[in-house]
Amino acid sequence: MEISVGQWILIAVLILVPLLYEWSATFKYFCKMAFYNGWILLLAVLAIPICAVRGRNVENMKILRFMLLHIKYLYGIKIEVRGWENFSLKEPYVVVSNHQSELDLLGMMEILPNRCVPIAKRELMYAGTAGLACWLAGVIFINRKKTDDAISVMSEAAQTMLREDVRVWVFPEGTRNHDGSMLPFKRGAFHLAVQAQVPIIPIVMSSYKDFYNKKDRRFTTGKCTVRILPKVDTRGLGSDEVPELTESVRKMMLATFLELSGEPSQSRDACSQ
Ligand SMILES: CCCCCCCCCCCCCC(=O)SCCNC(=O)CCNC(=O)[C@H](O)C(C)(C)COP(=O)(O)OP(=O)(O)OC[C@H]1O[C@@H](n2cnc3c(N)ncnc32)[C@H](O)[C@@H]1OP(=O)(O)O
Ligand SMILES: CCCCCCCC/C=C\CCCCCCCC(=O)OC[C@@H](O)COP(=O)(O)O
Repeated sequence: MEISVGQWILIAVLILVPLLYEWSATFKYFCKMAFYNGWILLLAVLAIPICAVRGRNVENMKILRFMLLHIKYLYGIKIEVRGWENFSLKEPYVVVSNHQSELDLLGMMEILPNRCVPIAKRELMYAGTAGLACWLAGVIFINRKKTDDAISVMSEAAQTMLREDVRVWVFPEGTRNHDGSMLPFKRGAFHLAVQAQVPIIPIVMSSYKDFYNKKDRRFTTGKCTVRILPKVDTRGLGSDEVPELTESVRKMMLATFLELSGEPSQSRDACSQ
């Protein structure tokens, strides 16, 4: 039997790819990240028709959540959750959490309460099937390039929260922060909570440094602790108090982040001054 050139190439690829995967941490990193995005796009294909039955509805978030929950097992990431009791509020609230990477989706889905939707950058709406699935699940999209638009979407969200009993999840750093600390917080989430007069629930995900580093292109298995902190009341507060509220929540989250990540406090806070 003759082996054609195409078949030789296929054989070479089948041998080389696994070898490279084991030998090169960088190659492994890119494979794992590509699979992560590809797998989510594929899962979204399954989620879309199921979600479409209800139309755009926050209840669809449950479907996305259950579809994504298994990914941590594929990647050997153990997620430990502390503070579940702090989520036992009946009323709407604003969740604020730190944002290290797209892997935050795993921690988010681990604990996402019912009727809770994230605020996301508008670009995500155009991320193919994932964008459509997000839209169907009621994700709130903001245009970060147009402050006025973003603020008016958030003000509308304050009314929706109360009218439709919806919780909102915001990443107040406003962008992914890969360098193992916490950026200064933007104030949108805190204005939102004050406008709706609902509590804030801070969430802290410990540093991924032991298993994931974008700069070093390293992605192994590991453990992450997610801590749900006690609610912070905003009743009676007005927009003048938002800067102070923002700072006090950030301070509390940073202290928890350093504690969970086994870092000495203060030393990593280059951004708080
Ligand atoms: C199966 C398939 C599944 C697919 C996956 C599903 C899951 C998807 C998960 C997706 C996860 C995706 C995750 C993601 O995509 S994360 C990226 C998107 N998220 C964010 O950016 C959220 C955080 N950003 C903010 O809160 C910003 O403040 C906003 C965006 C609102 C404006 O930012 P901008 O940079 O333009 O301006 P600024 O912050 O300098 O603010 C300017 C001034 O305005 C004031 N101000 C702000 N807000 C309000 C307000 N509401 N009412 C009244 N005033 C307000 C503010 O205090 C300031 O005034 P002053 O204080 O300086 O005087
Ligand atoms: C046909 C078009 C195909 C487009 C392919 C796009 C591939 C994307 C595939 C799957 C999306 C995975 C969903 C991951 C959700 C996490 C989102 C995320 O972490 O967004 C980053 C945002 O918080 C801050 O953005 P920047 O750090 O400021 O940037």
